[in-house]
Amino acid sequence: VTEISWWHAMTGANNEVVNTLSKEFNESQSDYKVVPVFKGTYPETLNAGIAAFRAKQAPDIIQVFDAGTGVMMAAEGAIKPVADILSMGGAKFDKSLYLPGIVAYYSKPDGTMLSFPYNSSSPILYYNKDIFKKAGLDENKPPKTWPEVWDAAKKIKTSGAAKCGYTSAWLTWIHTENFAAWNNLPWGSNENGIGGVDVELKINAPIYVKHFQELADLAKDGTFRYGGRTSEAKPLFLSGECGIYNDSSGGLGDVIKSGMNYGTGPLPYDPEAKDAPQNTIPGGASLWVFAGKSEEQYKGVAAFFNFLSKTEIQARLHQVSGYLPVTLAAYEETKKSGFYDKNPGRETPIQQMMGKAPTENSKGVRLVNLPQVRDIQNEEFENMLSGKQTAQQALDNAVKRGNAAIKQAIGQ
Ligand SMILES: O=P(O)(O)OC[C@H](O)CO
Repeated sequence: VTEISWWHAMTGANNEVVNTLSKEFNESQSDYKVVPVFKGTYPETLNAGIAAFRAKQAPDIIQVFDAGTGVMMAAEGAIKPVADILSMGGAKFDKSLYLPGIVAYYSKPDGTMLSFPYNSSSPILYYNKDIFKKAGLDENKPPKTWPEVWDAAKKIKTSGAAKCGYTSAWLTWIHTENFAAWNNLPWGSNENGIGGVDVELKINAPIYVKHFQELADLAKDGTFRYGGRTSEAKPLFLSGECGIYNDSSGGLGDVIKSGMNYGTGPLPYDPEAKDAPQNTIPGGASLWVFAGKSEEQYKGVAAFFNFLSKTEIQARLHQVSGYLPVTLAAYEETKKSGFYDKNPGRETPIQQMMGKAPTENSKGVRLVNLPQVRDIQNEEFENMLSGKQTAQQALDNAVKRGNAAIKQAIGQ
């Protein structure tokens, strides 16, 4: 039996999905054994993968978050394109079978698909219906715009329905990158890095400053509570401490498991942005395969990716986790089965991403060092939320330091 190692960053309900899929694949044949290993948060998993590659101990498969896409693309020679691997396994790779926005995001400009889009997501709004009722809010009406979110959060706090009104995972991914795309605003020059590596950040424009100052003001009395840089805010929502929560659609598995009386809604937009809502950009992660492995290992990886692409597997992955179906067939199958009629809101993440043709502001965000640039932003946001600086200062610093880091990373 050839072992295939798979490093990943999935916790809770999504970790169970990883283990179940690996087990099912292993039981479906006797040549290969996929061995999943949890390596920490997304940034930690990426760092572990880079260190292991340098030490010539890279795993076969590594799950890399959206932000690491540019890092992996720049690491030529370190990775083997997934399109090549799939054809090595005997299956002809046909990209028209996959959701177009997602394939484009994980492909080279010439169209070669580089990584396998295992878990693609779109950010949505979650709210606790019991807390809404207690606060005198309509439990069937999730707030649609940011001012509506702030108002609902204040009502939750002042009525005593919960200790905190609002919390959010991923301030970078949701409140800058998707905020930009959804409101059709530039996040950076050069189509946010999709058009070229030389990018100047634009996230200190007045509309971002207004948004972040609102968050900073709401943080003062705890109406907004910050959880952390990735998904650390999730327990604040699951425990009932906060009534409204923004997270990836892939956060749904844990919300369902918690048994809470929850509702969901689309990602809120800014009513002052004239084209909003536009479309969201793909988040989540994809599976990359390291170079330098044996042919037998690549055949095993191909067999596993073919297994993951099966319609029934994709449809189930989408339905239990909230991540997007990667193939069009799985999307069609889910529609036909009546799943979306029975589970209102579950099609929202797909519609948000595919509903409108992307503009130059909303194809995606790509930098050769986006994890580093996100960390710079997070440091500035944290200094803002603890009262050390205003939103204007935080965003000006994030742009200045971010631009310098980008220039350095591309050797300018
Ligand atoms: O929670 P995920 O897996 O959808 O990932 C969210 C962000 O895209 C990570 O950068």
